[in-house]
Amino acid sequence: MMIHTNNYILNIKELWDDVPEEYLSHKERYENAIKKAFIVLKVLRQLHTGNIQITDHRTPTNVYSIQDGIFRNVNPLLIHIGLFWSTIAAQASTEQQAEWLQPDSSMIGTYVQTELGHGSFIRGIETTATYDSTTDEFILHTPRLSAYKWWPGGLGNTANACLVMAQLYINGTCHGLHIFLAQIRDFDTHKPLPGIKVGEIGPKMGFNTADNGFLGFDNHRIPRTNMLMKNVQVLRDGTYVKPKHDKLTYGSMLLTRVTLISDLAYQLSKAATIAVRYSAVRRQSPIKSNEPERQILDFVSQQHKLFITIASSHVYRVVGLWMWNSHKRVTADIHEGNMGQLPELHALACCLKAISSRDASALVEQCRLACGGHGYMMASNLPQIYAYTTAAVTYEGEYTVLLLQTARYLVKFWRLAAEHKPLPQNFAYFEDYIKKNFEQWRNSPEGIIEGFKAIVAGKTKAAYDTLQCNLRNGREFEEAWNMASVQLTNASEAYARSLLCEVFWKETVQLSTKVSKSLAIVLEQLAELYLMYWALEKHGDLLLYSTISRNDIEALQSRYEELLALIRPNAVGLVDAFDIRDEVLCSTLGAYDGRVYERMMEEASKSPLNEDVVNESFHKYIRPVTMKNKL
Ligand SMILES: CCCCCCCC/C=C\CCCCCCCCCCCCCCCC(=O)SCCNC(=O)CCNC(=O)[C@H](O)C(C)(C)COP(=O)(O)OP(=O)(O)OC[C@H]1O[C@@H](n2cnc3c(N)ncnc32)[C@H](O)[C@@H]1OP(=O)(O)O
Ligand SMILES: Cc1cc2nc3c(=O)[nH]c(=O)nc-3n(C[C@H](O)[C@H](O)[C@H](O)COP(=O)(O)OP(=O)(O)OC[C@H]3O[C@@H](n4cnc5c(N)ncnc54)[C@H](O)[C@@H]3O)c2cc1C
Repeated sequence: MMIHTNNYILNIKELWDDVPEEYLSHKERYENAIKKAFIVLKVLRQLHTGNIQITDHRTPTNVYSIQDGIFRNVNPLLIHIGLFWSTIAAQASTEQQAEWLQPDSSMIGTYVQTELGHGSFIRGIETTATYDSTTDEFILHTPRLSAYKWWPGGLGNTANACLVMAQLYINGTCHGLHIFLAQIRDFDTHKPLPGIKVGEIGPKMGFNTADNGFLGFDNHRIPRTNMLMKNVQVLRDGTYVKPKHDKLTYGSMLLTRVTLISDLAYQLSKAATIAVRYSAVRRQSPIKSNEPERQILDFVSQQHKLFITIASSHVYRVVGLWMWNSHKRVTADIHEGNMGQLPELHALACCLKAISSRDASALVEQCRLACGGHGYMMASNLPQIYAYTTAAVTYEGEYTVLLLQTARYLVKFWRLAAEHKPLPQNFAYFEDYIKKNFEQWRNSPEGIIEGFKAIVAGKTKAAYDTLQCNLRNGREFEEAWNMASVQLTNASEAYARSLLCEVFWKETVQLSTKVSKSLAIVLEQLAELYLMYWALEKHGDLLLYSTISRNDIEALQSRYEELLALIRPNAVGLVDAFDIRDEVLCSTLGAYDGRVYERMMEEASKSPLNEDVVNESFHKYIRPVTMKNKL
């Protein structure tokens, strides 16, 4: 069967709610979401087997975006699709993949790593997998309360299998963290298997349809062949065959961090679409007293809040793709046994995931505030987008923890520079900074990129010097590192910003040669706006570490304001170009037709509190008090 993805999915009636999900209970929300998830899964399976084929240009990523409209929250199968299958595909041996990656598999899985007691410091994970050579099995065990798995999406009710991260023990020796496939519920009855304690963790700020769960094992046995064995093996006699790199087990986290950058770009494009369209409809006060009230989008301060969101969505889309291609390249190298590029990829993924999630949640919140009171309504969809986006600052590697990973990488190169040892080309600017080879400031995108590199060098130097000073004062390295950690995270943040500026500008300039002249002008304006915005935000750092002057900063400010005015006529066109359907945007404020007030009234009429003209609580609670006082 040939289908048009959007029309096909949009026409499946059971996927669309009559009652807004905010009015459902926690349990009803989940049940509604799981019903939809399995309708979608069926479609995906048909796509996979070729029983149905897409006739439009949409890819699975576009199909993924439609799910935002279907669920308004999170698909309970997100981790099953996004992490469970991808981890098996990346870390299971060929034989294991042949057995487990069947399109008609009964397994609904999740990725089970975090515990009540440990999330960031995964070496501290307490779940054990002990090899029993007499039966050729691993025994999974949760030794204490803090070792209970806690958080995995879909674990609460949906999953019947999972990939568990546990400490591997063979003959009393701990070999560290490894991944094991464990069935946790009966495929037919869905009852937890003996020795499994599983449940859901309760309501959260967002992600409420994701049935995040807890899990404990009481000496639960699984076959030896259920350890993921592509990179590392345990043989029948208990021999441990080491991986080529001891962090290959962390590969799924790396991949998800890379993928997330693009997902956050998409969340930003939704928020920008809502806030810009609303700002074109909303009128509030004249600018000159004798004029009619103006669209709030004409207020320059409003443009300042919104155009950076449009630009940032483009930045993260471009950088997300750039990282995706790097990941593909490095993975191919790893297959050939070459691990050389892995540390760099990890360092980039860590700081870019951290900064993209922090930027995205701050900018979504900025869009909400830019919509005034109406942005606070759930029907604007901005609160839900915020709750979804801010979670990404924490999951898949907490913000500070990831920045500190990148700092290790920066400090290594600073040490080389300080010791006058050869540096890779992309860190040659460290040497320039040490030799005080400062370029004359240029008020141009290229000049700003150089300026940001000087900030990275200056901040890495400051952190490194503090670290050395702490060491000289007799501190042990880890303690000295902790004492310097504020400066270390600052250096990482600056590094991420310099990468974002450089990659975005270079890719935009390249793209501009391939599109029409008028489009190229707009794309370059957006890229320049992004660089100017951050140069102004960080002007204090530029004054500290680059050759910028006060006059240069004033000129930057003027150019920035000029760019706001240049982008204004194209603002609505730019968000329309994100091409997000109303059914996906789910917003009274952001719909394409601009019927904001009509839609708000229509949504309000769905409130159960409007079902009765006089709510029964009046007779029960209000009247007895108010009438008694009157008597
Ligand atoms: C209609 C519907 C249709 C649906 C259609 C679907 C189709 C889909 C198609 C497309 C989809 C596209 C969109 C996808 C969008 C995705 C959205 C995803 C939403 C996700 C939802 C939520 C998921 C959340 C999951 C989780 O949170 S899982 C748990 C994550 N946990 C963490 O991240 C823990 C963080 N901690 C750590 O990573 C580690 O503890 C640590 C901090 C790295 C430290 O580790 P450790 O203690 O072992 O390290 P050290 O001994 O200190 O050594 C450090 C050295 O190791 C190096 N290192 C560390 N990690 C790595 C690594 N990963 N790779 C390489 N090297 C690594 C490090 O560099 C150090 O090296 P050194 O040389 O400096 O020593
Ligand atoms: C919505 C959501 C979905 C999730 N889904 C999954 C899932 O599917 N599977 C799964 O396994 N997990 C999942 N998680 C768990 C998630 O990965 C962890 O919450 C995350 O890795 C952070 O760990 P933590 O909660 O232990 O925070 P902590 O590490 O306890 O962090 C608390 C604070 O301590 C600070 N801190 C911790 N260590 C250091 C350090 N070394 N140096 C400096 N500061 C430090 C942090 O910066 C932070 O400020 C999910 C979480 C959320 C919120």
